[in-house]
Amino acid sequence: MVKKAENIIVGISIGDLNGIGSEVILKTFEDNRMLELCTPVIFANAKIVSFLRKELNIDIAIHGIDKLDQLVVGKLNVLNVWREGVNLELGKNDDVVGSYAIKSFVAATKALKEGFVDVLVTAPINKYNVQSEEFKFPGHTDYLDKELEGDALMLMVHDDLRVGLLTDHVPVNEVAKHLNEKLISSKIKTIIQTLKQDFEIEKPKVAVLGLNPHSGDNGVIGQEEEKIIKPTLKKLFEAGNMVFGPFPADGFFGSAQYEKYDAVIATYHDQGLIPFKTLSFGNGVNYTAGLNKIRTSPDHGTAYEIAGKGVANHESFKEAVYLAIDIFKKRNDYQELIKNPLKTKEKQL
Ligand SMILES: NC(=O)C1=CN([C@@H]2O[C@H](COP(=O)(O)OP(=O)(O)OC[C@H]3O[C@@H](n4cnc5c(N)ncnc54)[C@H](O)[C@@H]3O)[C@@H](O)[C@H]2O)C=CC1
Ligand SMILES: NCC(=O)COP(=O)(O)O
Repeated sequence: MVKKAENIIVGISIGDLNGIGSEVILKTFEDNRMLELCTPVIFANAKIVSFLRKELNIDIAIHGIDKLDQLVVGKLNVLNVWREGVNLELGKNDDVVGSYAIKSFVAATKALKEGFVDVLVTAPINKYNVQSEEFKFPGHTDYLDKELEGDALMLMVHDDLRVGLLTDHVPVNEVAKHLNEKLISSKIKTIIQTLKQDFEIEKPKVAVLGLNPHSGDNGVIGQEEEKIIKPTLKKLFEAGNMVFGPFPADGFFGSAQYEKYDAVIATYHDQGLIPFKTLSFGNGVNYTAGLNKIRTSPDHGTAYEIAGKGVANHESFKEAVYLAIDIFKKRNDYQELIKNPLKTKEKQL
């Protein structure tokens, strides 16, 4: 049964407490209508969140809880993941503060895994100061890939623009050696399934970008397209998938060809994220597709230089909450549909 909107529990990890994460979270839920849409729970500490609320002069009541069964509908719940105080200096890159971002994220992921929250929305972390013996991951995506079922795919979403990545947190000088038939096939299958079950697109059309300038120009500027990408796409196409490319990345975005496809697959992080953020910055969402649970986040980072100034734009965080809820509902509908296709067909007649 599909849950009533306000009962969808949105777990939120606080991110770097010295960054703009708390500001965009609090500004999002300052609008009371957001509390009619879902029941949010921030994984942090109620005193710290109240302190930040006052510092930032944001008008919202905080409801502190010690256990998830104390959640109250219609309130901004804050679960006490730790008790002690944390020295904050907004805008400062601090390893101790980074460790609290991870305490929050790990606790929120556990709650997601165990079904205490329905979806997870993460505020940004600083990928450097979170590193420790216990947490050696370049980002949320990589940790979730290990903790949850499925194969994670970083998918940036803004309206009908969806940009997925073949490689995400991989240094540029290692990208080419990661590209092989197995990876490309598996990522493309993940994106097709995601478009069907999470975005209700029955027969998705996917474009794949080349790695090299001009997509290699038939092997003159690099061999990856000829030797790996083209043969893999051919096999996928012949197996009935609407997969096209590889396209030269610059002209593809410059001439707005992306508008003809349900998703675009870039070969590496910046190839996809530069055009994506140029087209949508401030409203885009980072969705971790391919997993058995739903996680979204805003399209920006910790933005230390504006932390505490009250000028952070919260639209992307709000969009991340909307998208997580939307996908949660669409995925439930899809599961119902495939469970009983006959019943659904009868309903349509
Ligand atoms: N999901 C995550 O946890 C992410 C974390 N990061 C991390 O954030 C840190 C900073 O990364 P940067 O590349 O500098 O990206 P950034 O997104 O933090 O900042 C880029 C520029 O956009 C501005 N900006 C960002 N968000 C804004 C907002 N909501 N309102 C107004 N202006 C905003 C910043 O002031 C800066 O000028 C890094 O440690 C990075 O790893 C970056 C992206 C995602
Ligand atoms: N630029 C998006 C990004 O790298 C975010 O990474 P993650 O922390 O969401 O895995």
